[in-house]
Amino acid sequence: MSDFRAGFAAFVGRPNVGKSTLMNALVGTKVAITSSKPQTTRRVIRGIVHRPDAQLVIVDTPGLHRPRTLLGERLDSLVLSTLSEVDVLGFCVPANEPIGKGDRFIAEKLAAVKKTPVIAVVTKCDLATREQIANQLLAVSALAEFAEIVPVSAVGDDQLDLLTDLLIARMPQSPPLYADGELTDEPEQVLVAELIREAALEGVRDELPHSIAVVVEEMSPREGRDDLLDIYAFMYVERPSQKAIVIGPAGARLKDVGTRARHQIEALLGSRVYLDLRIKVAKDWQRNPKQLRRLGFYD
Ligand SMILES: Nc1nc2c(ncn2[C@@H]2O[C@H](COP(=O)(O)OP(=O)(O)OP(=O)(O)O)[C@@H](O)[C@H]2O)c(=O)[nH]1
Repeated sequence: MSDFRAGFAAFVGRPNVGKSTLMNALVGTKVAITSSKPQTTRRVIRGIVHRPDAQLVIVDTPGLHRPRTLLGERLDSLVLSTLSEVDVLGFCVPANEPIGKGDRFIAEKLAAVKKTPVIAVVTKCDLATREQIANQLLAVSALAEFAEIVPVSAVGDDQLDLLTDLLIARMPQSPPLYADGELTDEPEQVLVAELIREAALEGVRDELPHSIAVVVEEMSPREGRDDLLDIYAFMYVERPSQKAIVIGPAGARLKDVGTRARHQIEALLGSRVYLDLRIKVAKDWQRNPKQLRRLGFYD
């Protein structure tokens, strides 16, 4: 057992570079929430890779970005404290987009976290030509000193084993940190809330993603039944006009969101689900510390 390694890794990178997708692919199940809209991951979600010789706990961080609202500032402090608590960092840059200001900003932040080794991960290689990938590897290596640089594709399952090996090589010798077979230690209610939020985000206007928060108030088995869960959830929006968008004509959109979320939740929990989903307007919740605490964003 003395050769066993266990520890924590975090992926950072600007929004939409593929961090959640990569983590899901490494862990092999859907634990973090992905969407084609940027900045959908708001919580630190861990996925766990179990191997006979090692255990890798992956902490998924929100897209690091410059603070605009109070919510943004809180996200950034969350990200920065995560960075110094893990054993290795994966800095994600997509193969198919030029390196920009955002990437440089993050590379600078990472260079400041001296005690944690950083592996640069060039993501989405299935979307780039060989030449583009080669050029991106060069450009990334010019950004900062990295412990390693690896090109991967989460979609094509390319080089993911190599990335896992490199991450595990940076873990300390330690007994396993979590029970075998455990995939995530996020409370189920948080995962359920994220699935509802993901369903609500699909197909809505671009300004809405940052204005929706979901809280699961109660989750319990229906009395006298062991095959049905009752879930009561609130979806918060910032303005009455947003409420109208989310509900849709004659409630059609909300009904659709509820159905899609319910299917996802049933797949996650392996149980039939009754979902009671209500919408509330919490005015400017992103700028209001009291509301933020209520919605689960602690200081
Ligand atoms: N073709 C391809 N698409 C990818 C790959 N990885 C991610 N994507 C897509 O890129 C988009 C963003 O991926 P996410 O995993 O949500 O990105 P993220 O960095 O976690 O984004 P935030 O949560 O906003 O920080 C999604 O539409 C993914 O399907 C990949 O390896 N190949």
